[in-house]
Amino acid sequence: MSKPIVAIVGRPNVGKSTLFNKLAGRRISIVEDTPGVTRDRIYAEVEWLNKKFTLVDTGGIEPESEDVILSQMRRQAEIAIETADVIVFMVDGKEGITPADYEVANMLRKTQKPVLVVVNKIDNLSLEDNKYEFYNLGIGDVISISAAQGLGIGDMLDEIVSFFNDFEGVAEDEGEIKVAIIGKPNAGKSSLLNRLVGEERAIVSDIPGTTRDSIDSFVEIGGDKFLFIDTAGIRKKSKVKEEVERYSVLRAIASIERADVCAVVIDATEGVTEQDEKIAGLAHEAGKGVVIVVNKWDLIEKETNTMNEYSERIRKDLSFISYAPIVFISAKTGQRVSRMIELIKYVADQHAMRIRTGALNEVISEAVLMKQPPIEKGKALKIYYATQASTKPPTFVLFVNYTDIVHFSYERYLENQIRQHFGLEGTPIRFIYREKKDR
Ligand SMILES: Nc1nc2c(ncn2[C@@H]2O[C@H](COP(=O)(O)OP(=O)(O)OP(=O)(O)O)[C@@H](O)[C@H]2O)c(=O)[nH]1
Ligand SMILES: Nc1nc2c(ncn2[C@@H]2O[C@H](COP(=O)(O)OP(=O)(O)OP(=O)(O)O)[C@@H](O)[C@H]2O)c(=O)[nH]1
Repeated sequence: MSKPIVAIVGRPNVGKSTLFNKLAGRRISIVEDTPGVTRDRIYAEVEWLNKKFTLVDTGGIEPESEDVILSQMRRQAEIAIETADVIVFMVDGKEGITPADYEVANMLRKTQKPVLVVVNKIDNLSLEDNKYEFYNLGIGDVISISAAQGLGIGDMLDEIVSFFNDFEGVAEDEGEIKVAIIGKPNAGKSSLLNRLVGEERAIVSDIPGTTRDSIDSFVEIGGDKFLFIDTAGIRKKSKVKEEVERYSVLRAIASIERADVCAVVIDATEGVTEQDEKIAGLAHEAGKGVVIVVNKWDLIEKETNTMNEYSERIRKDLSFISYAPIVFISAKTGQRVSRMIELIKYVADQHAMRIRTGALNEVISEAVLMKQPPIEKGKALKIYYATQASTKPPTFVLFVNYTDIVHFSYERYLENQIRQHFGLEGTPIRFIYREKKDR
């Protein structure tokens, strides 16, 4: 099952950031050369009772007036309803219910999704009774916490993860390749999806997503089944640039989670922008297969070397996904769209690849022979044994003498050696180190 998404909605100042910071303490470490992604506090990976989920913060813009707050709250709630599996509605237990709270409650009441009302700033027992008035909102369970004091957080997490069981049983996997078409606004995602769905007569159905209010499209192409995860832009457009970008990132996170392969759509007329880097970085970090799709190629003036030069520039700008194939398409004319599909299929296979332990160890021993690990902290790294622990993405466990002296550049070297032998094109690969005691 894909990782559930939990969205926090709430007025400014109710304490969303405070809670976020409390929970985000144990963020999964980020590959250091992935740009952009880490610095924004838009989402965090949280684990509780062995259950992992992605927490997203739908707020974040400083509003000046009461009606701006209201319109923003509406949008936050919309986003949460569209993208989340569980919605946490945070309110201020010191201030009590406000008109904006009622407004949001009215919206959230219409969703089928579980909503948990979290009353914050209940810093001590004498304030506990403040929570009862929030039952008047008429949505879901009400639970009190103090984000600042760290009170009630465990109970809140218990409640949140208890909702996950509701959709754990949903059978999403029918052997189809799950594809997220992601990219910044206006890159041509909908056009591409329409072409894919429109051209092929073999669509099974447009079914509303089983766990989210999204529309997924099943398409059968040349005997292969694809599920294109709905990535339509947030329906109502905002004029605030930061807001547009924030929501497109949230949107991407939601679809990436469910995908095997991400088609990162770049607008050829604009080249790689910072937001493209960010979105590609999300796919990389999530361990998904990636195909870089340069769209609107019909609009580019071409000379003999245009495509190569363009590729080189992309390789520079998106160096952290150097493993991803690039394809130049036009969603408008259909040029190379079928090539793109072939690549997606190919990358999906690579992403799911299992390498035999014997072959893996041969390649690693050979790599070590050709180039010894550097001495770190006066110690020499020894790699005893390696095995593939999981697929999607391929993840290798290396048994070593000391886990704290594995140097980033040596890991890079091993990664390259493995790729040279086994391909693994289009997929990130991961290493886990285990210390072997009997040195
Ligand atoms: N007493 C008390 N104060 C809190 C608690 N949690 C947060 N605060 C305070 O409430 C204020 C707002 O907290 P933030 O976490 O910034 O609120 P926010 O909802 O993220 O606000 P925006 O970023 O504007 O959306 C800060 O002064 C916090 O110190 C709490 O549990 N108890
Ligand atoms: N010339 C040309 N125009 C394209 C192509 N693909 C999309 N467009 C145009 O680019 C604009 C944006 O396309 P959309 O498909 O709406 O882009 P999107 O990425 O879904 O945008 P959001 O919904 O905002 O995220 C539209 O005017 C399309 O007609 C293409 O391959 N060539």
